[in-house]
Amino acid sequence: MKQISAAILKSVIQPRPQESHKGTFGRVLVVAGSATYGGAGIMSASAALLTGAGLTTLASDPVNRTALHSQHPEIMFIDWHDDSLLRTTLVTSDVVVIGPGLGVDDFAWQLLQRVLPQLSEQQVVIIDGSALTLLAEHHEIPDTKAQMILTPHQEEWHRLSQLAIPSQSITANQQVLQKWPAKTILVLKQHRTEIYQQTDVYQNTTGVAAMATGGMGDTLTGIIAGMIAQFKKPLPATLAAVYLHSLAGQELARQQYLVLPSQLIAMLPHLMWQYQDRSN
Ligand SMILES: NC(=O)C1=CN([C@@H]2O[C@H](COP(=O)(O)OP(=O)(O)OC[C@H]3O[C@@H](n4cnc5c(N)ncnc54)[C@H](O)[C@@H]3O)[C@@H](O)[C@H]2O)[C@@H](O)CC1
Ligand SMILES: Nc1ncnc2c1ncn2[C@@H]1O[C@H](COP(=O)(O)OP(=O)(O)O)[C@@H](O)[C@H]1O
Ligand SMILES: [Mg+2]
Repeated sequence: MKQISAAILKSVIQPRPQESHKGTFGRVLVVAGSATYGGAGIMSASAALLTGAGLTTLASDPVNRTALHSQHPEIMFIDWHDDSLLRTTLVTSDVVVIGPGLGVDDFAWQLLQRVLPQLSEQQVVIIDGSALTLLAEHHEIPDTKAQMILTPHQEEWHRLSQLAIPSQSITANQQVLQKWPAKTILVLKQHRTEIYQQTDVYQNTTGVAAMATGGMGDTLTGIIAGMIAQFKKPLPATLAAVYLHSLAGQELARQQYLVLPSQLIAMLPHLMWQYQDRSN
């Protein structure tokens, strides 16, 4: 198992080319946030925005529109009942997040089944939260051509893999992952998060208990999306996102007993500036 260090940030986070525009830095679509869990969608989309995605859209229950725009008017909003607008936005997105606060009702399951098959090989989809619980309930590996990144916490992985938490060893996790398409990345969230792709296994070295607050994983999905939208290569971008997320939590916890996801999100542009590649 390889340990992730701060070097991953320097290798992934490049200075922005001056000859550029918002399209240069990628389009992220976040499909998340039911009427009950609206904050999850807002945190995921806000994290993508502040990680630097060029264009970010949230598709969510319409009750969340005003709350989103009171915080970040930069993020576009789609009512997730609007099939035709959702389809148009899906096909033009580089990275799609689906699942944070989606809920597990029939509508959520139908939405998940509509979105995943519409994605192409060029796209990346980050599957999190309720979407993972739904896939576990229906015993399904998704029907999608997009590269998948799964971001379960240990209980969500238990549901999906049938491995109880004490049985989630490296070998057992790799065996389960073999049933998924070859390029699938597993981000198994815990105190020291593990990242799997085929025979590669990485372990995060940052992160503190002050981060154990609802919404912290929703936030990570947006950071992964923002990193991939800009820096493309999914595996290094995911490793950098996991490290950056926990580094931000750790930095804030130097002077705070607990850390809120919204505080962590606000810190991202500063840490990216500090840790970017300065060799050129
Ligand atoms: N403000 C919001 O809108 C929030 C929405 N959320 C959404 O709520 C839905 C349900 O997710 P939850 O994760 O709360 O509920 P789940 O029922 O899926 O899982 C939570 C349970 O798993 C257990 N667990 C075991 N190991 C764990 C680990 N390493 N990390 C975390 N939990 C572990 C915990 O004891 C906890 O009771 C998801 O769609 C999620 O995205 C949550 O993120 C909370 C905040
Ligand atoms: N004690 C801890 N130490 C380090 N990181 C933690 C700790 N508790 C939670 N985290 C991090 O916070 C995130 C929690 O994700 P998740 O449980 O999906 O949250 P939510 O669904 O509430 O948004 C993960 O990235 C996890 O690694
Ligand atoms: Mg979660």
